[in-house]
Amino acid sequence: MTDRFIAIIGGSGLYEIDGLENTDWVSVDTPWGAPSDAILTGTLEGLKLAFLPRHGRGHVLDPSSVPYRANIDALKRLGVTDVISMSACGSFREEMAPGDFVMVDQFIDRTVARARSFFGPGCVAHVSMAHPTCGPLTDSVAQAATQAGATVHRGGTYLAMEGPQFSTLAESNMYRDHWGADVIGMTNMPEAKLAREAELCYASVAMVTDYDCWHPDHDAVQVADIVRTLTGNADTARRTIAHLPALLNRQKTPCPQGCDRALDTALITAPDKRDPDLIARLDAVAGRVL
Ligand SMILES: CSC[C@H]1O[C@H](OP(=O)(O)O)[C@H](O)[C@@H]1O
Ligand SMILES: Nc1ncnc2[nH]cnc12
Repeated sequence: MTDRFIAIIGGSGLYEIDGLENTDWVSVDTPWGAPSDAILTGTLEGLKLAFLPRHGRGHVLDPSSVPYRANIDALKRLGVTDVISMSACGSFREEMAPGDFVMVDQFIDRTVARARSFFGPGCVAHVSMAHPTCGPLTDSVAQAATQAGATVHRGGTYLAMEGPQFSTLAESNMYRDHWGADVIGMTNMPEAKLAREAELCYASVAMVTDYDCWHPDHDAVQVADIVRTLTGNADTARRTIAHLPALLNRQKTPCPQGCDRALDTALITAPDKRDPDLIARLDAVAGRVL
């Protein structure tokens, strides 16, 4: 049985967490380049935890420049088994108000300028993204967030846009009225796809900061408004993390949803046709099946 090892990927406003014991900032090299920053590792009441600031400390990386593959590879390489993404987002629903937490269970991927797979020519794989987040992990995080005092919405569709500009009013209306999106952000894709390829359980907490630009009673979103709401959201996020040890087993048992076996049915390239260089790069992500 392996140890459970939880990674938090902190989004805008969440650049560090406190309360960990035996801490170390670890620099990890990956075949996909350097991650967004060093990774903070430690334990919380005996639960192994890692923390990675998605945009780097000081928020130096825009959403298109985040090295998503290096981030997920580095976490997998460290032995992480579960990833909890905590992100700022805009809301398309009146009832999902600034300050609320939405437990994402679906995505619409509108990103266009990012490397979105570890696989490719020389080793082709097609994982299922039908259920892109891990249900059991999401349940535990939702419980922790509720205990932390957050208003939690169970289930929501996150539209991932390229950015860095915010949406036009026409786009905002289309995503909300016709596409069924509940929240919008710029980072959860391809992160969730890569986590699935790396056979990591992935949960996403979308922390609402604004109503984007569709709401007739609210001004169109601006960074300054987001930052104001982010401070409170980041405090609730830290309290949520503090509740996790009481809710999560220390041992990693097989994921009931099969996140940890996603590659069992995904590889299609004949073994004798595989590219040795790519296979070497896939050592951490897909070593279990290669
Ligand atoms: C600072 S507002 C826009 C920025 O915030 C969100 O980042 P993250 O998902 O990492 O919290 C959003 O996706 C944009 O990147
Ligand atoms: N309205 C919005 N659109 C895209 N990303 C966001 N992050 C926070 N608010 C956002």
